[in-house]
Order: sequence, then structure tokens, then C-alpha cells
Amino acid sequence: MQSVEVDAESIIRVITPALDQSRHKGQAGKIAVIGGCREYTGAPYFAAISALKIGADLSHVFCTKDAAPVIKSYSPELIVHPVLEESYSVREEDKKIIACKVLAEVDKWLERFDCLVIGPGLGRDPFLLDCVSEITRHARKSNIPIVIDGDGLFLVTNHLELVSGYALAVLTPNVNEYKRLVQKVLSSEVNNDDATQQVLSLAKQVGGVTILRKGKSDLISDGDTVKSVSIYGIPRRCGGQGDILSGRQNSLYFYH
Ligand SMILES: NC(=O)C1=CN([C@@H]2O[C@H](COP(=O)(O)OP(=O)(O)OC[C@H]3O[C@@H](n4cnc5c(N)ncnc54)[C@H](OP(=O)(O)O)[C@@H]3O)[C@@H](O)[C@H]2O)[C@@H](O)CC1
Ligand SMILES: Nc1ncnc2c1ncn2[C@@H]1O[C@H](COP(=O)(O)OP(=O)(O)OP(=O)(O)O)[C@@H](O)[C@H]1O
Repeated sequence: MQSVEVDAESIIRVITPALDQSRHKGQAGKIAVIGGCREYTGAPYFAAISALKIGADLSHVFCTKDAAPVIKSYSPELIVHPVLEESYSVREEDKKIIACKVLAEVDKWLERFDCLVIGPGLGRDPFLLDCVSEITRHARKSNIPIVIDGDGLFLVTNHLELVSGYALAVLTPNVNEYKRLVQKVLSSEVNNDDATQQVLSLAKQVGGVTILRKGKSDLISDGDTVKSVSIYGIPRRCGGQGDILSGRQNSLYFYH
């Protein structure tokens, strides 16, 4: 099976709304990133700021208390909520009540968002991931589009029910994340000889979510068709490029 190469630049030009003096703040997009912990403060920043650079009006970050002052210091444009907690800062007996508080804090804002990115720099702390599972469930109940990236993919690969059958979810796996997804969902290994068919099967098997497999050519499938984007960027492969993609994806999803 062949993928269809698309002209991503032309599509972006068509879907991005023109600047218009009659619009008010928020109409070009209110997005949020769920991510950022002790180790990773760059990833949520890259995702949140790139959504703004693409044209969103408001960009929020929900991160751990440790990560928040750092992310705030990168940019005054971001609205940063220090609400997530990792196990090391929560006593066992307080976990239930803290989890409820985290969820209540996020719920206050959730319905205002046009799209969420879940995962850049989230880390893998079990307590934090449990809270993020609940946030994902709430977002899904409210029909908010979600882009899952980074450690969010680690979470959903182990809990496929969080996204399974949710057509408003986009998963953006890199090489490692894709391999884990293929092994979990298709019980097989990555097949680069028929990459198009495999990404199609994967998207279908997860119930029509969109899979964007990052690589030399990005392959994108919703379980019905497969598109590819082969525009070449820069030859450097430094950390953070996927985070920028997921943040931009967030704004573009809303425009589309
Ligand atoms: N500044 C920040 O805050 C940033 C934070 N980040 C956050 O970190 C979290 C974990 O994400 P991650 O990117 O570190 O883990 P993962 O994707 O498993 O890669 C790890 C190793 O896998 C390999 N490898 C990767 N690609 C490959 C390829 N194409 N082909 C072959 N091998 C490949 C390569 O291993 P090596 O070759 O060095 O052995 C690489 O070193 C996540 O939350 C993310 O959002 C990042 O966004 C970066 C900026
Ligand atoms: N081998 C490659 N050649 C050209 N472009 C690539 C290659 N691999 C990835 N890319 C591009 O780089 C972007 C980021 O992909 P990458 O695989 O680095 O994501 P990631 O590992 O999730 O990034 P991050 O460091 O932000 O976590 C993708 O949009 C993809 O188009």
C-alpha cells in the first residue's frame, strides 16, 4: 500500500485563520499542555510556546510545582499552573485527597480549552501518571481534542482504553514510542517494508485515533487513509523538535 504525499505548507496556509480586527482574545485558540516535572521543563515550554507562535491566543501549562517557576521564567506569555504532584512530595495516606485536588484544579479550566497536548516532559512517576489518566478521561468526556506525545504515549500505550475509539485523539510517536505501540497493539515488530499498511492497521486497531509516526517522512493515518509529509527541515536531530511539533499540532487541530 502507498501513502499519499500531502503539501503540508499549503494546507496550513488554508486552515490558519486570517488576522481579523473583529476577533476577540481567545477566538484563535486556547490551548493547554499537560506536562513538565522536576527533570523536564524544556519540553512543555517548547510545546506551549510553539502553539502561540502558530497563532493561538492563549497557551497554558499544567505542570508540577517544582517545574512551574522555571517554565514561568522562560516566558511571560505562558499561563503556568503548578498543580501536578509527584510521589516524592505526597505521603501515601494523602494520595487520594491530593489526586482529587489536582483534578479539581484542572477541571476548573478544562472546558475552556480548544485542544490539549498531554505528555511533553511529563516524566513517568506513577502517582502523577494516575492523575493524568483521570485528566485524560475528563477531557475525553468533554470532547476536547487531545494530542498525546512524549511520556503521554508511555501512559496510553499501557492504558489503551484512555484513547481507544476516541476520534479526537492524535498520537505522535517517535521511533521508540512507535515501537512500543506496535508491540502492544499489533503484537508484532515494526515493519519498515510495509510501513504504510502497518500505521493504517495500528490506527484502525486503536479505534480510529490518528497516528502521526515521526521520522524521515512523517506518516499519518486515521485508520482509513495514510498521508505522508516529507518536507525536509534541518539535518540536526536535537531534542525538542517533537515537542514543537506537538504544540503546533495543537493549534492546527483547532483551526482545522
Ligand atoms: N528539553 C527537554 O525538556 C526535553 C524533554 N524531553 C522529554 O523527555 C521525555 C523522554 O523523551 P526522550 O526523547 O528523551 O526519550 P526517547 O524518545 O525514548 O529517546 C531516548 C533515546 O532513544 C533513542 N532514539 C530516539 N530517536 C531515535 C531514532 N530515530 N533512531 C534510533 N534511536 C533513537 C536515542 O538513544 P541512543 O541512540 O542515544 O541510544 C535517544 O537518546 C519526554 O517526556 C520528552 O517530552 C524531550 O522532548 C527532549 C527535550
Ligand atoms: N530521520 C529523520 N530525518 C528527518 N526528519 C526527521 C527524522 N526523524 C524525525 N524527524 C522530524 O523531526 C520531528 C521530531 O521528531 P523526533 O523523532 O525527533 O521526535 P521526538 O523524539 O518525540 O522529539 P523530542 O526530542 O521533542 O521528544 C518530526 O516532525 C520529524 O518530521
